[in-house]
Amino acid sequence: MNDHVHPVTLDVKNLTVTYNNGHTAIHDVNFTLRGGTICALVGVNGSGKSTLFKSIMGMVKPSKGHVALNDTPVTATLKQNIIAYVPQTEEVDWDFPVLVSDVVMMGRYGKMSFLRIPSKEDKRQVDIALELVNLSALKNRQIGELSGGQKKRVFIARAMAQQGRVLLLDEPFTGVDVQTENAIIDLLKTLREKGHLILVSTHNLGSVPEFCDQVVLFNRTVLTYGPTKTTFTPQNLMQTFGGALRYLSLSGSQLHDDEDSRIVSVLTDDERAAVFYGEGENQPPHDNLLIDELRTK
Ligand SMILES: Nc1ncnc2c1ncn2[C@@H]1O[C@H](COP(=O)(O)OP(=O)(O)OP(=O)(O)O)[C@@H](O)[C@H]1O
Repeated sequence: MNDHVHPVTLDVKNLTVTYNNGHTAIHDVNFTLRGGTICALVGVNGSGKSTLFKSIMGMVKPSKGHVALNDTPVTATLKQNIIAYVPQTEEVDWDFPVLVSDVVMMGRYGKMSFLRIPSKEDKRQVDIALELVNLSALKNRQIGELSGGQKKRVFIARAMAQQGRVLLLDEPFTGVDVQTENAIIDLLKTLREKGHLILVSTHNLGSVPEFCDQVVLFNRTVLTYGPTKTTFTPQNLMQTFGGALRYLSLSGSQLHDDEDSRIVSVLTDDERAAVFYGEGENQPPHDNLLIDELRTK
C-alpha cells in the first residue's frame, strides 16, 4: 500500500447499458483517464452514475461499447483485482452478520486461494487499512451496529486492503461528518500521488475543486469532461443541474434542498442572481435574504 503503483489508463468507449426491463440507463459514454488522477463524476440523481461504476467494474454488461484497462477489456482483468469499488451505502445488506474486520478482509479475497485462509500479510493489510480510516478500535464490531459514516469508512478500508490501482467511490461523502470527509479526501490525495486512478461520484460540489484535478459532468452520457479548472464552470454546472437550479429560483425565501444550495454556492454573485430570478422574471420578495443565506453556506 505504501508503494507507488504502475499507473493504468481507463478507457470508456461508446458505452451503452440497457437493463433487462428495456431501460437504457447510460448511452454512448466516452472518456479516458490515467493513473495519478482524481476525477469527480458529477450529475443529478438517477443520471446513471452507479450504472457507469458497475459497468466499469464489469458487474453490468454493456449492450454496446466497452471498458478497457491499458487496452485490455475490463472483463479480462477482473481476476487481477485492479479495480476496487466503494458502493453506495444503500446497496449493502447491513443485516448480514459480519464483523468489520471480515468486511475489510473481503478486499483480500482476490489474493487468496479458493479456501480463503488469510495469510499473515492479509491480516497485516487489513490492520493497516483499518488504521488508515481510523477504525481499528471497531474491528470486532458487527458492521450493522456502525453509524452511516463508519460503514462508509469500512468499505473504503476494504478498497484499501484490496490495493487496486483504480478506485471507484460512489458518493463516499454522503452521511459523513466534515472531519471524516476531510480525512477521506486526504487519503485520496495520497493515493493519487502514488499513481492510483480515482473516480468519485459526489453531490458535494463545494469540495470538488479542492481535490479533483479532472471532472466528468454526466447525465446518462458525458456532457463534458476535462481538467477541473476549465470544466467545472458555472455554465457547465448549470447545464448539468439546470432543472435543480431553476427549482431554487422559484422557491422564495425558503431553501428546500441542501444539495441545490451547495450547487449554487460555487456560482459567482451575478450568476447566482441570474439563476434565481431567471430572465424576465420578477424578483421574489425575499431575494436578498435568500442570497445572503446562500452566501453563508
Ligand atoms: N437493475 C436495474 N434495472 C433497471 N433499471 C435500473 C437498474 N438499476 C438502475 N436502473 C435505472 O437506471 C437509471 C440510472 O440509475 P443509477 O442508479 O445508475 O443512477 P445514479 O446516477 O447512480 O442515481 P443516484 O445518484 O440516485 O444513486 C435509473 O432510472 C434507475 O431507475
